[in-house]
Amino acid sequence: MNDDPRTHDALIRDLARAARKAVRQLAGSPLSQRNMALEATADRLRTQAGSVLEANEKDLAAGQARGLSPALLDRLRLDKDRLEAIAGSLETIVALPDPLHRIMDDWTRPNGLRIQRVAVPIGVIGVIYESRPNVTIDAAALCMKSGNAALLRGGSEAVHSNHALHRVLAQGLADAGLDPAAAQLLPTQDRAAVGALLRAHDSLDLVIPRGGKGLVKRVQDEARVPVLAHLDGNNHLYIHPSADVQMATAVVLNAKLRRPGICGALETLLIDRAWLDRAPVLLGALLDAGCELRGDATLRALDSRILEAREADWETEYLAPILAVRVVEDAEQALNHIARYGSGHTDGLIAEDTEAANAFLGRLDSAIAVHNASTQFADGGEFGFGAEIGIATGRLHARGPVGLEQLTTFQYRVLGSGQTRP
Ligand SMILES: NC(=O)C1=CN([C@@H]2O[C@H](COP(=O)(O)OP(=O)(O)OC[C@H]3O[C@@H](n4cnc5c(N)ncnc54)[C@H](OP(=O)(O)O)[C@@H]3O)[C@@H](O)[C@H]2O)C=CC1
Ligand SMILES: N[C@@H](CCC(=O)OP(=O)(O)O)C(=O)O
Repeated sequence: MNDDPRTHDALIRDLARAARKAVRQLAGSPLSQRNMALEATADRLRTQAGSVLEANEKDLAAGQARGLSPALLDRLRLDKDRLEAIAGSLETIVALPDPLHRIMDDWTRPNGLRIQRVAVPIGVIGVIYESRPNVTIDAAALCMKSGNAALLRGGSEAVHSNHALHRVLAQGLADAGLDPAAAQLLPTQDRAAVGALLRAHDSLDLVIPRGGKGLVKRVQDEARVPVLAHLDGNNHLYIHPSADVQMATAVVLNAKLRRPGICGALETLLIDRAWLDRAPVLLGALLDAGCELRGDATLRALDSRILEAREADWETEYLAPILAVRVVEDAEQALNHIARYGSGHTDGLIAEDTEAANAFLGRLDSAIAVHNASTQFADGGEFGFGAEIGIATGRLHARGPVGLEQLTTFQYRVLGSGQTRP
């Protein structure tokens, strides 16, 4: 759709140049003006719901014709309630404090120099994301309120929906007197343009890739722009010997089956051998709820419905009602398994023993570490961030849900009264 005749590198350069101008305007704009743009976008989403839903119908029809799975179609689908939820997120973001101009630290040196660390925007941010139309609005809104401009590259199956939503965004920005270049949608779905985004180190400040294995590989091979990776979630829960059986059952069922297709879904369950006598309750509940289980020989001896797990299962993010299950000898073995197969997204444990739980969390190298709670809480909205760009799975700058604060960096302000350095 709207394929552009420019080379992809030239296209990204042009979009980024316009975006850079918008960043300067946004960074100097009052909070009230940025909030006005978000409110106007929410209003227009409501009044223009018809045209957005019409565009979404086109995507859904094309997706059905292409045989997209029910989970992918559900992720793609918009309806009145979902549009209202997106407008509601915009209003929640409006109510959040200004992430810019925050004084993060402030001290005075013996020579009288005052030094402040002040929050500023990151700049021009490329966001590559799956065919989930709400991300178009959520990502643009979070970037905009935090003074950044977004270059948006959504999944191809959502192309019509994204263009319709982008029109609403551009109008919302214009209503508030802000440059619509603060939120631009790439005018081509050609994957070569993703390559151009990843190498545009001269014109982009950050790329946020949100997706699975194919995108991971591309990013690892080609990125020359700093990357805030939002990648796959091969998530684990460890059942400690002290775990309460009812809590473990409720939490694991939710973590796996609430929405099996999201990146915060549980993919592997690690059961301590000392808890095996209680395992049939949990495993039976999963099987009865329609979850396929793939386990080791010890577990298969407990329930004949459990299929055999192979090495590949420990590495797999199913995004489906399938769960790999393994018996471990102790917390150490569970941590080793997670370190080897996990993706650093969301992992944790169920345990009544708080001391053991804290020791476990302290050694877990994941962006989100959970204790006695579902991994499906890996979500900016659930963290109180209003919305999220996604879940950052790397180690630097930001980890876990990325909201307003995580989209800022800082500047040192050195405030003197004529001091010179001896
Ligand atoms: N950490 C987080 O916040 C999140 C992580 N995810 C992860 O995303 C995955 C599910 O999403 P999925 O549908 O697989 O998304 P994909 O990874 O297939 O697609 C995401 C985006 O990346 C693009 N893309 C994918 N592969 C390439 C490539 N080789 N070159 C250029 N562009 C590419 C897609 O474009 P195109 O449309 O052309 O395919 C799309 O825009 C799961 O692994 C899930 O855990 C999902 C949401 C949030
Ligand atoms: N963090 C969001 C889900 C994000 C996500 O994984 O999206 P997707 O892979 O498109 O279904 C949530 O918990 O609802």
